[in-house]
Amino acid sequence: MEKTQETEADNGEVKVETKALNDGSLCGYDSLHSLLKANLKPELFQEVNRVLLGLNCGRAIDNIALPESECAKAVSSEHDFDLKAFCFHADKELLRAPRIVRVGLIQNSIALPTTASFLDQKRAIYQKLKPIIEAAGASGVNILCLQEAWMMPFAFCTREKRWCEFAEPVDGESTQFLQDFALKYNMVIISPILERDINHGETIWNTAVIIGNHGNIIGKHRKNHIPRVGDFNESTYYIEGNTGHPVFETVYGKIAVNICYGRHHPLNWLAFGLNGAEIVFNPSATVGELSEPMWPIEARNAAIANSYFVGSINRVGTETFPNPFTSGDGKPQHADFGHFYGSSHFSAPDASCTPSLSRNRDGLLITDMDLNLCRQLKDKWGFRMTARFTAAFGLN
Ligand SMILES: NC(=O)NCCC(=O)O
Repeated sequence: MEKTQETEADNGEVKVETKALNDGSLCGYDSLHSLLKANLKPELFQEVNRVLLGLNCGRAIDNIALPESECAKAVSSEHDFDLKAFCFHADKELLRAPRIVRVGLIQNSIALPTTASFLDQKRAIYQKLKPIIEAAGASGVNILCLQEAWMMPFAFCTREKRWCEFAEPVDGESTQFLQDFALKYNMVIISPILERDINHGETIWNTAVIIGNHGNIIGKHRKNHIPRVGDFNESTYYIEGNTGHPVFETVYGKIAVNICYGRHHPLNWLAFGLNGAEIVFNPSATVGELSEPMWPIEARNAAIANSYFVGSINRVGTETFPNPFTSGDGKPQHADFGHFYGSSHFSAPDASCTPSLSRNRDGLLITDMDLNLCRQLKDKWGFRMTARFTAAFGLN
């Protein structure tokens, strides 16, 4: 990572210096959005923003001030996490009331080095997340989604089986930890974990647990597509999920979860849409070198093509493991994946999207969305109506 700085010498000559940065920032800026904002004239930034982020109901995405989250702001300063809040509107309908839900995404780095005891690592992640979840709850978030395998380091690069110890049943410790918040704040929580299915041969899965707003377990979804790319050696630990493409009916709307690498599979997104999802969450763990140019495109395309909202979440930071490993590409062994670049954001069915959370800090993104927008876009573009699924898949 590099930052260029212009300095003017005594003779008036402008010298451009390039300084290497190793903090996960983009040349010293915490996101592409802030880099552009700081470096473009306001009228240019407005045009760039219009094209990059799109327009929602004819105007730039609104920031929202959350009066109830004054305390969230204080908590975010105290615990040093990024806090951003936006709003997607829909057109006013004459026969249907708006269906506005407040949705939150949390991204975070691990709390202790991977050399700490497993128990300490787990407890420290809970301690780290507690104030962020509380801030979401206090801000009136209705549906909250955490990042992929949030309750452990993303150790699947190592291929070492000892990390399996972190796996828990769907009703295990991390679910119990979150159930209290769900109940306290009347909040649906999506909790992506490493699952151990105690009742079926103690098998391991990459699973999202859907916790209802009464603290009940609504269901689970197991990751459909398991990566075998670069250091993502996840198939050493679990295989392709067996839960299909479930859509969960919650009190706030119909939601689904497309876990990480599933975002590269358009048919995966399609199936959640065909099953009626209004918001699809994509809890992820991915690194800059591998996927950053794909990140803002795939989710946004899914939202457009399937007329639903997408919430994309990525981990933050660099996780270094005790023993080096190789990627099977002839390159030298190393002990980390590279930088998880955060950049969590929402995409809407009208092709607009929010600015991202920071590339290098923990964060909470809160966004209000009127779910009426999904049907309005179906009516406008007619993708569902004009699709020719039977012809495309050779079905009768
Ligand atoms: N966790 C995971 O599936 N990562 C794969 C890498 C990617 O899809 O960008």
